[in-house]
Amino acid sequence: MKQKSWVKTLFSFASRCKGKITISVICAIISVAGGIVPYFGVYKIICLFIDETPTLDKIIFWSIISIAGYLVQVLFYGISTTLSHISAYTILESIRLKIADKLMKAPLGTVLNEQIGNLKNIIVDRVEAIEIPLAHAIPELISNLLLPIGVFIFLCMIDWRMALASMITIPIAGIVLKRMMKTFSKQYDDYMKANNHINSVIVEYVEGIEVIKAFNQSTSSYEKFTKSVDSFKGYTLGWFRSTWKSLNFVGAVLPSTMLGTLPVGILLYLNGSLTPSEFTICLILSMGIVSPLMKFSIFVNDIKSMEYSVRDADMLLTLPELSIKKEPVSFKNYAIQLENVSFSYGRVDDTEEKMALSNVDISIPEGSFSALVGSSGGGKSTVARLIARFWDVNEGCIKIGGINIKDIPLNQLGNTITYVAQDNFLFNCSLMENIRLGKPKASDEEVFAAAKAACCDEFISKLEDGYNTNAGAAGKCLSGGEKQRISIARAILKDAPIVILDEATAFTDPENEHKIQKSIAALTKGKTLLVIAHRLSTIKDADQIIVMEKGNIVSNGKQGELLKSCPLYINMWNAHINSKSWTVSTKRKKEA
Ligand SMILES: Nc1ncnc2c1ncn2[C@@H]1O[C@H](COP(=O)(O)OP(=O)(O)OP(=O)(O)O)[C@@H](O)[C@H]1O
Repeated sequence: MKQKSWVKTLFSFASRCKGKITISVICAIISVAGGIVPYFGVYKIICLFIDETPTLDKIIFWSIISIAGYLVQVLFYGISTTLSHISAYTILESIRLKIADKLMKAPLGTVLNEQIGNLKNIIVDRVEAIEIPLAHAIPELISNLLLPIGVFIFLCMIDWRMALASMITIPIAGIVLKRMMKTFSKQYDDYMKANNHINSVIVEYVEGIEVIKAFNQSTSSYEKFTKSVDSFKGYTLGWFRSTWKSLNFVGAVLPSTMLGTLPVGILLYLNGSLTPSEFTICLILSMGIVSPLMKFSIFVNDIKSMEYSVRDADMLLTLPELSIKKEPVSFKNYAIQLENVSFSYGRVDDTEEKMALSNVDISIPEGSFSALVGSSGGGKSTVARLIARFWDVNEGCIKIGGINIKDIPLNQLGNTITYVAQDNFLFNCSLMENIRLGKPKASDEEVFAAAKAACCDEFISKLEDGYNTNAGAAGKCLSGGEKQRISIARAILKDAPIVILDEATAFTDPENEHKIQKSIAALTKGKTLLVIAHRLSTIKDADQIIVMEKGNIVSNGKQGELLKSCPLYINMWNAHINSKSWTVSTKRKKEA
């Protein structure tokens, strides 16, 4: 398939600043025109001294013209740069907003499967890397390209042979540059791969620092880190070594235009076809041709980096989206129905596609309490995630109140379901705002009431800044159970008719468990409740317990029925009872 042009992608974000970009280009052109005027002024002054009789009036006149040209150049360059910076930041903003929007519309699972380091790298660093070339490209590319062209035309008007002579170093440097550039794309590609690798290894190192410390792996012994830092250094130095000779050669030869203009100029002067003033100005002008061209070459790297950044951003922007309906639906009830649902997370490398769920039928009546239990990897979390539409099912359908969830607008579905996960993410804002996320328009009193119902009020009040304590700072001094109660308070405030609860396996000390159970009771009163259960004692009174194994429903019923008919549940229950008695007997032995 033909790859989409990255320039097209980039400028598709420029619709909000088309006018500014156009004015920036016009100003850059005026600035270049202004930049040529001083050359012309100096030429005229030289002519006055060599060919004519210089008068103060004429010298002042051409000096003023030169200064005016220079001022025009500076002023319009400034306007062009300002506008190009505004445009660049507008484009950056558009790209970031579009990516954020895309992450909301893409299946959550796809987003979560991306490495956080990689996402952060693209949204923050890569997109930022577009700014410098983009903001500088318009004024500087135009001036660095147009100025030499303008000077060349001016040289041609004085003497075309001198104009050609001034170009002598360009083909010589060009041949060397071309040879060097042959491998540039490949080398840049490898450089970006090495860069991405070191980025992800560093993020992994920082994220996993607790484990690394626990297993006493310092930077020197954490082999992956050391290897990737070493290989990145090796790669960049190798690339530098392979190019420095060519780069130095080009840097030395390209500006030496006098290699051409001096001998040709002397010859033309000697045979009388070039006046001394023309000779002098040609020497000056020829020097003005190459220095902008050298600056132009700096952009080659910047533009390549911009291309990579845009392609990376585009990779996120082209993630598949969930089909989204806009028309809100009206629910008759909040019963949940899974009809013949099959689902696979997809292939990992060349492995055979593994079904996480196969032909699953579940019926959860409105206002009932259902529990999913079963062996690890049985598909319990998958059922919960599919109901919340983190992914779309491969086959079958999921209905709420008889309506296929694909026909429910995503924000309406979000308002209908509260999903309380095991890991309770707190945002870097006050505890008050963290709870208020459940209902952004909630009054302070409503937040306090939810916090009380979730048994958070007591420990929050003990914090120095109470509800205004920043959750980022507080997160470090809150226990796992306290964090979970804050997210339950958030869910209580949301007051959605369906609650899906991934029961935490941790935080099982009796006091905390009692408080969490109390807060869960407040959250789930009168709701359609689905619990992914890890402790069977908490779900023994459920209206139905759904037992899952290897992506299938093994059995379904009340605890009493399952204890008579379902061997897997009986085993699980016995294991649960044994673990309880084991805990009790161990405690007793310790106390004795
Ligand atoms: N994000 C994912 N990508 C690929 N495969 C996954 C993903 N999440 C789960 N799976 C696979 O899908 C199957 C069902 O997993 P699921 O998490 O639903 O099981 P579970 O019953 O909730 O297990 P547990 O009790 O251990 O949490 C497992 O084989 C698992 O390896």
